[in-house]
Amino acid sequence: MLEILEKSAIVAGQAILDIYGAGPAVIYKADTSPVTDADHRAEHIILADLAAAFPGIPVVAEEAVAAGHVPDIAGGRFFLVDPLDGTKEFVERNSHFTVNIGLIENGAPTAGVVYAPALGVLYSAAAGRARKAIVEAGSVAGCWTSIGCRRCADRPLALTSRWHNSVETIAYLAERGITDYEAVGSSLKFCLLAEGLADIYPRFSRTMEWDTAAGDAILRTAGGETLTVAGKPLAYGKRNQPEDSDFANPWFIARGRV
Ligand SMILES: Nc1ncnc2c1ncn2[C@@H]1O[C@H](COP(=O)(O)O)[C@@H](OP(=O)(O)O)[C@H]1O
Ligand SMILES: [Mg+2]
Repeated sequence: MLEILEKSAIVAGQAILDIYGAGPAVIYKADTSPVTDADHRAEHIILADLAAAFPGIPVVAEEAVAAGHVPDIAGGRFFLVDPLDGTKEFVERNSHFTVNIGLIENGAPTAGVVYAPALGVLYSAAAGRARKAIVEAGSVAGCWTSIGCRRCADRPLALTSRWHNSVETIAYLAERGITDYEAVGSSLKFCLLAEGLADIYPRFSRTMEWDTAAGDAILRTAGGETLTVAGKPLAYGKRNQPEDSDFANPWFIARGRV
């Protein structure tokens, strides 16, 4: 399965880069977040690939949900797709934007692919193995590298959102005496934790399940964890529960090895 997801993310990423080069048309959704022709084009590619390869697995995709298309996920196994996470970064021409495909099984992210097309970096994870590769000219160049979280450094490095940081996040870091932090866009934050390049990513502002599923799968496979403020693993497919009207995540703390 993973190779199909990786290939689809690379092709979607190429379509995004074509639009990036040409200058995207931007419109704003009801929640004031931006969406571009690149989001739609990339999602179209991924949905076609998933439907062809895995016709029995429902897909929850950001733009389809925005258009009112929500599949039945009661079976407990489904894909979460964010075709272009970090749309604000993309619009502002910062390279921190990613293509995300995550697999959820019984509420947990078990496989995922995150591709940063402007950086040419692909991360993926499944079946206990997390890895990274460089992508050139539409395919993996050279060898895959296995990745894993580091044990928390004496002076931990935190990651925060570039556009959606919050006073609660800053207070959380201050309370723990964490003074080193870096602002990074999109799901790349999970991947940097998974690579052992940072220690903690507290997210005390809004995210959706498709923003986090793929990166979270990579982080967990690499030895890290994503916990709610109550200390429980972040759960997916919450729309199944009556109190959850959409696919919004609660606040969470993602981290490497403690
Ligand atoms: N006020 C806001 N406006 C837009 N997106 C927001 C938002 N608050 C949170 N988000 C979410 O934050 C994601 C980007 O993550 P980050 O802040 O870590 O870069 C967005 O994903 P999209 O870019 O796919 O819409 C979106 O789902
Ligand atoms: Mg997103």
